[in-house]
Amino acid sequence: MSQSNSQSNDEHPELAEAADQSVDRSATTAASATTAASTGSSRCGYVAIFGRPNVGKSTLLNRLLGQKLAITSHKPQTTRHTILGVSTLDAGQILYVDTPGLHQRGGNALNRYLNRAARSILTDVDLVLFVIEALQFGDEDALALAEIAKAGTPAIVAVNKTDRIADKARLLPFLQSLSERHAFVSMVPVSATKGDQIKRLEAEVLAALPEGEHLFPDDQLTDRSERFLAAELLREQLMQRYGQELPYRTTVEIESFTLETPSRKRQAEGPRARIHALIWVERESQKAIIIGRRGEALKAAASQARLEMQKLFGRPVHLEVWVKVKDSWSSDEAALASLGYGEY
Ligand SMILES: Nc1nc2c(ncn2[C@@H]2O[C@H](COP(=O)(O)OP(=O)(O)OP(=O)(O)O)[C@@H](O)[C@H]2O)c(=O)[nH]1
Repeated sequence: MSQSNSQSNDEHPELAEAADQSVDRSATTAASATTAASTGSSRCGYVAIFGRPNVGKSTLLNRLLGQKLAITSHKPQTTRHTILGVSTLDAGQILYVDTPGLHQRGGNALNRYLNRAARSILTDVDLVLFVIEALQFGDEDALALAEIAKAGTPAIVAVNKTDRIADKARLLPFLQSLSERHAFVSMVPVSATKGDQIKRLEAEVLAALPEGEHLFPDDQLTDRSERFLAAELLREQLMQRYGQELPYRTTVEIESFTLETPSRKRQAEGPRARIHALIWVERESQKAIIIGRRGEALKAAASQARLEMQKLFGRPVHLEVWVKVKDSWSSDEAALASLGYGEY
């Protein structure tokens, strides 16, 4: 899988100004990134993208990579697995780890797993990219920040969704109060959907990483297999298309993933991926909803997932999807383990 780094619309002078006025250290760190680039020394390190559910962590990761890797939806807790995104730049390599949003209510086995997964990453990385929403800092953000402080890992805060703020001057007192909560390395207001200030954030992140050689080949985008990504892209469709609760009661398993040698006529397209996927639900009634009248709902979800897979893998995909009932998988630790949610 190859990667193209393209970011757009990075010009937003008011945001840059807001960040400049509130954080002195950012100027120093950005300057040292430039120095690293000009002296030819390379930086490399792991960065955990961390925060409460739904702040835009996965959207920000995709924007930083210049390519869609992590799945997103407007529903909280879309991300269930940590995923590594490799960004190779002239001045170094940034290894982003997208984490599940830290959830306030421990709740069932899946929630407990997600919280453990998110927390355990914090001590293993060189830097935390703490994501919050502009002008909002609630109990769940405070909980996430407390975890960062406990881990003692340096943190940059990305103040996301600034496109929603008409009067950017309102960001200044917000950034001021943030700086009083924690000694962040720097604070950068961004819009992950619009791409505002992404280059600046990237420079800050790179500057905060240790010097070191690239750990991954320059054209590698992730450490996850196409098989894993296929399951995620199908799950994204479930998150985006079905009612509030249903997607949380489902999981996706890839039963088989094979590469077929193309016929002579289709040789130019390269090998085709033949994927057989199972959607696990907890009840017959949920199965009926997922499938929809005359199978139309499932057909629409599967064909969109197939298109997304073709785009990410850069090869033709044949996808077959089946829905099966498995009793209460989300509250049973053993069932979770059998579906690939490992222990943390
Ligand atoms: N307006 C606006 N919306 C955004 C921005 N970034 C993300 N969003 C939206 O916020 C919602 C959540 O985005 P995700 O990237 O899935 O959030 P997440 O933090 O990864 O969520 P979890 O998986 O719950 O941890 C989606 O509907 C995004 O389109 C932004 O910069 N501006």
